[in-house]
Amino acid sequence: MDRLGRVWSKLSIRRPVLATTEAALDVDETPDTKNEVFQMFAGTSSTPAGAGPQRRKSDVSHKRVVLDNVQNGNRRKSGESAHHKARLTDPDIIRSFPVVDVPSLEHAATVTDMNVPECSKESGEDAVVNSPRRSSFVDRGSVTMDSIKKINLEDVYTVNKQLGTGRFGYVKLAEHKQSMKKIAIKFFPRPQTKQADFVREYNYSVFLSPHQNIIDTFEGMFQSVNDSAFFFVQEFCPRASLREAVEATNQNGIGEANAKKVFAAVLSAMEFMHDENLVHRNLKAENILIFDTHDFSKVKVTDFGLTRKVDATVKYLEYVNNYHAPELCETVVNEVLTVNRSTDVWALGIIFFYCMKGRFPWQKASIMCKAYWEWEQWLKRKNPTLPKKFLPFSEKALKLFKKTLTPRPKDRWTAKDMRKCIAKEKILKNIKKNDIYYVPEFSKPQSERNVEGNSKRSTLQQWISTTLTAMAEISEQVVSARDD
Ligand SMILES: Nc1ncnc2c1ncn2[C@@H]1O[C@H](COP(=O)(O)OP(=O)(O)OP(=O)(O)O)[C@@H](O)[C@H]1O
Repeated sequence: MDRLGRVWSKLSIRRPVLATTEAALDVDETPDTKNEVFQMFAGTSSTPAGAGPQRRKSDVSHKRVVLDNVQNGNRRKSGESAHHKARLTDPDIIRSFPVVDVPSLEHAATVTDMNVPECSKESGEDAVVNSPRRSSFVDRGSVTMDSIKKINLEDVYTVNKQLGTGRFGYVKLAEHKQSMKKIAIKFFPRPQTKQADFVREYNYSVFLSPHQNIIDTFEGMFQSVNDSAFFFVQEFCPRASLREAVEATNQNGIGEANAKKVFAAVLSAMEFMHDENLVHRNLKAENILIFDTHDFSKVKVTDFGLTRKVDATVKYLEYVNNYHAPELCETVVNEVLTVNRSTDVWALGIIFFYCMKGRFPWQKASIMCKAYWEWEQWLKRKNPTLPKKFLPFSEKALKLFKKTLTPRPKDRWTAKDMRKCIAKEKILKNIKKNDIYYVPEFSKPQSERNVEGNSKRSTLQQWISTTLTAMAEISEQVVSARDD
């Protein structure tokens, strides 16, 4: 079994879907027989469920997505297969379809097939854009061979408030009319969004969905009837992004125990992606969704719009943000870059600092930024004084920062190294009471919020009253001395 095969066996799922993804164009991992594919999804996988740290989600919806992808691939290459028919008639599998299911969309008023371009080339951000229209289905390079369906959104969903917005689109909360389940719809406005970019993001999102710390994406690519947007459907995160969770702590950070929980989840997802030769390229607190802000027990990574294969070449189109590694900060727009896991590792280091301290270590990883320059000077031993903001961290945590926030990409740790370090080691020098029993500010009643701020205020008040008392005593003594 090859290395990737082992990863998939850890997930207790085989990886036939890879045969149709960008990530595996060079590897033919299609199961030997169609029967194997069918057995696998009927629950006869050789690896026991739950094995390994990256246990596969039990959510049956993934079976459906992956199964459909595999079978669509087979079917569309070789006509309607016996196993496709078997799937449609197998009661267990049919029962396993979630209620929020794409087939319901077939009932939409208008459903029109759209061509899907090939999205297998990785020679640049624009490489896929101008590929000619092909037949209705993609040959290779896409998880799904499905077409984009035109639907009347209002027929199927009640669209509610906006959940978030980004550079590429916006996410809205919606209710699936038939099942009354809440879901999130990610919209990509047209004509700004190229069809190839939309298809690629959808494919990566579906492909990565089986991991328990990656957002679930439901099957189906859609386009609104008025041609205003492409969209796909994801599970809804009812709480907050990590950004909101950290911002709500008034720059205190979410505490060591919670940061460890968040990181165990995020690193597991990143290890999975990196083992599949994929780089997220847009890791940031906004793209980490917290499903339970009280105990941080369910955390998922989202937004695979910039995800690319390792070693792919892409044009740099970004604006610099807090999470960018120095090599990206030095890059000029349109410069060609080679995609590397180490940029994700840098971003993970920044996110870890942000979770612990409630603020970023620097605005930009450039020596023009004093805070970064000080860190780099210390790393290079040009200045023996550790920047003050790193003082609370333990030796092991400092090692983690040295090995992730290091300017040379080759010197950076892997996600796996980070996971091991964070799982075993203590992060802060002294355990603060707040770390153990930390309750995020936004989940407390208004009256109890900002306890730390209150205690700081009361300390200040004590200091002022002591000083005033002392001054009053001194002035009394001065007056009585003068009277004498
Ligand atoms: N499934 C979801 N449930 C709830 N909120 C979500 C969900 N998906 C995304 N969001 C919110 O919407 C915001 C934007 O989503 P997303 O990052 O996918 O958009 P984007 O246009 O790709 O953004 P970016 O500029 O980071 O590339 C997220 O930061 C998050 O707060």
